[in-house]
Amino acid sequence: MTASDRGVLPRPPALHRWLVLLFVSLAMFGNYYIYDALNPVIDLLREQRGFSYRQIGMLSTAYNVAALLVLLAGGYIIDRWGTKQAITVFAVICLLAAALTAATPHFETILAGRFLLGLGAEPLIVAATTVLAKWFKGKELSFAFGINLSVSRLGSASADWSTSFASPLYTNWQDPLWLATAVAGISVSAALLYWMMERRAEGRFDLGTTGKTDKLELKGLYSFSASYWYIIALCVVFYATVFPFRTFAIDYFQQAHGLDREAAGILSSLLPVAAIFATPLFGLWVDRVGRRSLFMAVGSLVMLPLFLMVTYLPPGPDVSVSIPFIGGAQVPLTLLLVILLLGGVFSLIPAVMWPSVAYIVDARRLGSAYALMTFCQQMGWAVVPLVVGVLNDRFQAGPENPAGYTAGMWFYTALASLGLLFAYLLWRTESGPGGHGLERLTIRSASADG
Ligand SMILES: C[C@H](NC(=O)[C@@H](N)CCCCN)C(=O)O
Repeated sequence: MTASDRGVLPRPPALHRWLVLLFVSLAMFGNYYIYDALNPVIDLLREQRGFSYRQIGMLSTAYNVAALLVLLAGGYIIDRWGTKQAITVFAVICLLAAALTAATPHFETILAGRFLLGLGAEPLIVAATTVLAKWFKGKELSFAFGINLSVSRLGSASADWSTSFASPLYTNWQDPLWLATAVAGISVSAALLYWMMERRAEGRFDLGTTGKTDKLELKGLYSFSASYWYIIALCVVFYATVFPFRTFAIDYFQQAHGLDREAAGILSSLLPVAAIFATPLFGLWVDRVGRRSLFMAVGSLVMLPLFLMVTYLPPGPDVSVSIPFIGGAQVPLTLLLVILLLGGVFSLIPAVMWPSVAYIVDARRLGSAYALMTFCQQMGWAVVPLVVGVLNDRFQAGPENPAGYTAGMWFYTALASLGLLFAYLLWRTESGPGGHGLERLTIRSASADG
């Protein structure tokens, strides 16, 4: 579309926008499913393939290393190819990655599969965000982002639930990963449907321009404020704690707490399930009351004792948890409480943290600010699974020695305490004269300001 078409053509009608949201969200559903499909087969990879925890950690890290490489070019590729090609190509890469991960029993091939997944999955997220910005700008953009993230989390939860609805597959490590490959087919189909929609819309509707996509521009980083860097630091330690904990959680519940795979899967799924519902609600709440840095500090404080609670507190009585259409399980009360609290934190902090950047960074540099944030997030997230894997091996963690997992839990706790420190520093800065309005600005104050 030429610049002169804009303003002449109408904006896309609501039905088209919601169909776009449906297709993009389905693509993201598959993306998150494939990533999390590895978690429930960790015990099988250890038993049937003899993998160490360090090797499991390397499978996780390979994804991040690839993501770090591709994120440097992700925005450029999307700008050059256009969103419809980019989203489809990245979805196809995810499909190939899922197939490669399932195809052979060799560690190197599985590692290559996870590396390839990092090359496809992270830029697919950037492309999906760009598509939403294109179609929803000036409309229900935040709501569309929220729905998209909730459907993505449903993908994570579904991978955990596969231990119940696809339990016959879990006699070997490979079949659940072939199922993930089939789910990747949903992503590719959804991306192709989006391609057709965008092609039909070209020349009929004004899809606007999204400006520059999230390119990483290193020049001028020094001019970001202290508040921005505190948010980056919190983002790094927060995701470096939660994502690796999720990677190992099903195996940990099985080995250290004696849960069977179905129960461990259902328990682990409560983390993304809580986030599906609570993230948009926290977003709405914070938009009304402000206090963003205080909320991040409270979330960090709640997270601090959780890893020590699962380690040292008695398990308590078993309670029933049931997920409609999936199944039910008996799980120890302490584990249930910890996962629900972590689910609350996993909803609160992302709901507040990502939008907060928009308040403290100039709009013209928002793309670079988010790209840098994702880049730093990947670096922290790359290191931690490896460290936890090495600690689990070093302390011979396993069903005969549940205490072997304790060092890893202390490591998560150390990261969580750093998170609390950064959140506190952010709150202190934002409560003073150098604040950017994170504490103050609400929907009401914004409309009063005109
Ligand atoms: C919004 C945020 N997304 C990310 O952090 C992505 N860079 C990586 C997600 C990968 C999930 N398997 C989130 O999910 O909170």
